[in-house]
Amino acid sequence: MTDSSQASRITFIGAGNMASAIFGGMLDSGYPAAAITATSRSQERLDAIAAQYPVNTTRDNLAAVAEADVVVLAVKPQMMRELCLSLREAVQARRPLIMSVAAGLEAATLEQWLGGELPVIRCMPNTPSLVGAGASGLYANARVDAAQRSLAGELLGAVGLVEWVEEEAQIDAVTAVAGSGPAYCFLFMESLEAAGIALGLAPESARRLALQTVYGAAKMARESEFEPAELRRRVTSPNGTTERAIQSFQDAELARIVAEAAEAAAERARELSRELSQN
Ligand SMILES: NC(=O)C1=CN([C@@H]2O[C@H](COP(=O)(O)OP(=O)(O)OC[C@H]3O[C@@H](n4cnc5c(N)ncnc54)[C@H](O)[C@@H]3O)[C@@H](O)[C@H]2O)C=CC1
Ligand SMILES: O=C(O)[C@@H]1CCC=N1
Repeated sequence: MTDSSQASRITFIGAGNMASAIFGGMLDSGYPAAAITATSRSQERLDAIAAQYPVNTTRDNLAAVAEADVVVLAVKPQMMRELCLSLREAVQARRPLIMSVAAGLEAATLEQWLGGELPVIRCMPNTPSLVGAGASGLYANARVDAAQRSLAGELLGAVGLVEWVEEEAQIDAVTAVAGSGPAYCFLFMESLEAAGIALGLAPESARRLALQTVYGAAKMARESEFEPAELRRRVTSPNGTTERAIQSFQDAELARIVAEAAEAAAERARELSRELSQN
């Protein structure tokens, strides 16, 4: 990718699951470890990071920001205000690109907490980033330049698919579909496994079959020239078994159930934005 003397220096504040997934993916795709720094409040967590990844680690957020071209904020949304206020002077002295992965936190709120006039990119990744199969939505405020946009795309692109959105409100939709989406898929897997057990399969066998079926269907849908609806039709033999099951889903209005669940997630994201901006 980039040689280490040329590489943008990237600091991850809050070396948790999401941060380590992203820098792990960057390392795998050849980004120089010397250009990456991860911080945490917990020395134990930093020791675990250092044992697994060759990145720089420190508990000193300010020192890590003072050196950074990009600061990725990856703490819980509720911790963000306190963190940003503590970073304000260091950020204003350096003016790095700010990237945030926090759910529901608007770019303008972050910018304000950090002292104003900063390039900010809001990201909504998801946990399959941990296995390099993430799906992230990105929104850039007007101060982000083309090089910063491209670097942010490279960062999240190292752990999966990247979709840019033009309107910040669309990040709530990305959250509802992709950010929270893995949990919906896990719920479906749990239900399919339970159904298999109820039908007489051994539990371990039901789990393996359910997981492989969801994995296989997702892989096939991604690789196929046909859209999911056509692939579904191809499984559904006239008057066969699938037809009965699909009819049962449709009688229960699966599409409406999914739409309502996604709307509930998007509404919670909007609610979080309001709660967090009032702090
Ligand atoms: N889990 C998910 O599916 C998704 C999470 N996110 C967002 O990612 C962010 C992080 O989530 P996770 O990685 O799951 O959380 P996590 O709890 O694994 O990581 C957060 C880390 O931040 C550290 N930390 C807290 N305050 C700090 C401070 N002042 N300075 C330095 N480090 C500090 C904590 O010690 C912890 O290691 C959240 O804002 C969440 O909204 C975004 C998309 C999906
Ligand atoms: O549930 C949440 O609030 C976070 C954001 C998307 C996935 N997890």
